[in-house]
Amino acid sequence: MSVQLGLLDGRWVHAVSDLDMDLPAGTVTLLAGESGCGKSVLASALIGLLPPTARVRGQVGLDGPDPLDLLAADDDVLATRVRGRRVGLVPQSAGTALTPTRTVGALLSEAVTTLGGAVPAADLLREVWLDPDGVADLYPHQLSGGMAHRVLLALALAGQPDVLLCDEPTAGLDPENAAHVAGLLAAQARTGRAVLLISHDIAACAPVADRVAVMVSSRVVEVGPATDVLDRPWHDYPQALWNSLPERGFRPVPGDPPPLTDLPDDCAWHRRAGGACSGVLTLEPVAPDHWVSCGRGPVGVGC
Ligand SMILES: Nc1ncnc2c1ncn2[C@@H]1O[C@H](COP(=O)(O)OP(=O)(O)OP(=O)(O)O)[C@@H](O)[C@H]1O
Ligand code: NI
Repeated sequence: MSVQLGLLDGRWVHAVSDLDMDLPAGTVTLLAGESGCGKSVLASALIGLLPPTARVRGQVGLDGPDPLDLLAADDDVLATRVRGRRVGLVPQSAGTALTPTRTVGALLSEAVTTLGGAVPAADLLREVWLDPDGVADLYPHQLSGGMAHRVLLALALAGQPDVLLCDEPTAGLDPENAAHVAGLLAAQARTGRAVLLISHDIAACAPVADRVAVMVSSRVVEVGPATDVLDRPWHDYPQALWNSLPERGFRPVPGDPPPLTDLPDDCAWHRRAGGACSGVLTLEPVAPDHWVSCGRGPVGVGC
């Protein structure tokens, strides 16, 4: 799949380029990458919420008893059969996603009714480790950050979706609450859902990730088993990204990302950072369930 977004001046933002990966049921896939590389646009494409200015190419297959190509589905199909029902979204900001004048209980009950969900609002709250007696009557402004993120997750679960897309679900939370929310997402994967966890909060999210995908300048350059990609990445961008984390040395990622309106046809990362590039921009298998583009071998080994 490729996604380009049109700008008023006629230029195109190349937000997602030649994406080719799976989100297996029953697993948490952590998607990491620096700000602006295209992670949220990717999630919007998966839930059929791209802006009207978007130009998309390719296909996104949703498996199951009622298989569907999300990119080919029309708005009516997306609205009545996909969004919330088969693909749920935990949005980035609790502040803008929760209607301020409705209680948590009312918001959840409405979502369950609209989506024809089988699980009552109180049980959804219990599923995200909130006590319905204490929380259902609260208004969004009365929730702590951690509670608000859990309410967003409960809302995303109202239609019992097969796929759960979570955009920075631990943003603004302290480490304990962040780990708590990450644990909830892992619990959802264990019920059989495919969870895509978009996050900069590697410390909180890595422990629950089964797989890790790393994106730079609109391209996923490596995807594979979490421990391999986190500890022994083959591609030098994931290594540079991990090295930039406070807990892993705080060394800045070299160079500046090129504007997505002006990406080169060849590898934007190796142009920016230097180093040898194999020139192969598609993901190639290097080990079971481990895919790498233009990388040069397990960079972390021996370090
Ligand atoms: N509606 C839009 N029209 C034009 N460009 C857009 C639109 N939405 C996003 N973009 C651009 O697409 C690119 C990717 O944005 P995206 O939000 O996906 O990044 P991200 O990786 O999620 O960043 P962050 O980690 O900061 O959330 C950015 O250059 C952004 O400015
Ligand atoms: Ni390269």
